[in-house]
Amino acid sequence: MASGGGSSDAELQRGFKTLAVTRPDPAAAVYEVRLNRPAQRNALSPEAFAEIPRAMSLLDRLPAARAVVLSASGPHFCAGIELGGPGNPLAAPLARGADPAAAAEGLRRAILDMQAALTAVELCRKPVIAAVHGACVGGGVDLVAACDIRYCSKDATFVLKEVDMAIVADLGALQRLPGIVGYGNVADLALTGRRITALEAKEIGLVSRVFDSKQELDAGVAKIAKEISEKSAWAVMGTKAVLLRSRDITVEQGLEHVATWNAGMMKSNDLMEAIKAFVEKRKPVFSKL
Ligand SMILES: CC/C=C\C=C\CC(=O)SCCNC(=O)CCNC(=O)[C@H](O)C(C)(C)COP(=O)(O)OP(=O)(O)OC[C@H]1O[C@@H](n2cnc3c(N)ncnc32)[C@H](O)[C@@H]1OP(=O)(O)O
Repeated sequence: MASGGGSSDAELQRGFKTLAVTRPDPAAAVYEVRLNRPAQRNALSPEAFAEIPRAMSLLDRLPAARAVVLSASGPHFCAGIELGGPGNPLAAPLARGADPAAAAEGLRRAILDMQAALTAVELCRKPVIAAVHGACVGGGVDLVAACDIRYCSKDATFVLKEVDMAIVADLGALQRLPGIVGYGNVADLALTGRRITALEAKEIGLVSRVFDSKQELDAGVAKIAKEISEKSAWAVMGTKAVLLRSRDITVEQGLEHVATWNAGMMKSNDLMEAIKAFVEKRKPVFSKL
């Protein structure tokens, strides 16, 4: 991949109000996107919905980013959509009440835009690892459902609260979670609106690992992200692309897709290097993006 669009660390730091986008360890090709409105418990405002896709798109194009960690500042991961006042992303379309059709179309557009903001996590070709601590509510669950890997600390809780807000969850949880935790578990969470602990989240497969504390979560996730970032970027991005595509098509179509993918990508220098390193009994050094 060419340096692609000229994204730089300076550009990444600049201009984000609801997120902190950083490269915590200069020796690792790992970037962190941190939800950064701790006083509001990282509730998702219209600004956050604008910044999340911008950050994901920048990291997608940034050669130095080979894995992304999605974390949060403060006592909780995310309090869901910002409720109340003009900060509610649906406030403006809801206020366009004079013509019900205009209000409905405005709401539909606003919901589609918010969905697209979270889908940007999936569209980022680099793997995105969610590191969840404290409460993860409503839209926060939609957000982590769009990540590739989910880890949490023991204090984490998860709740699909929309049913108790008298709405249908509409930002991806109902579409993405069945493939992650199974239909029955999503139906249980979405219809009851009950809060589950980290241990139950692990039991149903919502998270794949639980760390004892936030500190251990941060250290553990940084280590895993670094390990992923040191693998062949073509293999890592290809695995994400093939997994996501295979989720939405038949097994037969998925096998066809991966055959075509590998027919092109097996010409990579990284494969030759992996074989050479195996023969020479050393760690492979893969190409930069
Ligand atoms: C029209 C759109 C309709 C529905 C959309 C649904 C999608 C969803 O996301 S549903 C889920 C909505 N979210 C919630 O119901 C969560 C509400 N928050 C909480 O349950 C708690 O705040 C907490 C996350 C468990 C954290 O508890 P605690 O640490 O005790 O903090 P608090 O004192 O409750 O809050 C501190 C501060 O943050 C403000 N805040 C919290 N959540 C939100 C939010 N979602 N939107 C806006 N603001 C929020 C809270 O009001 C406090 O503000 P102060 O100014 O300090 O009072």
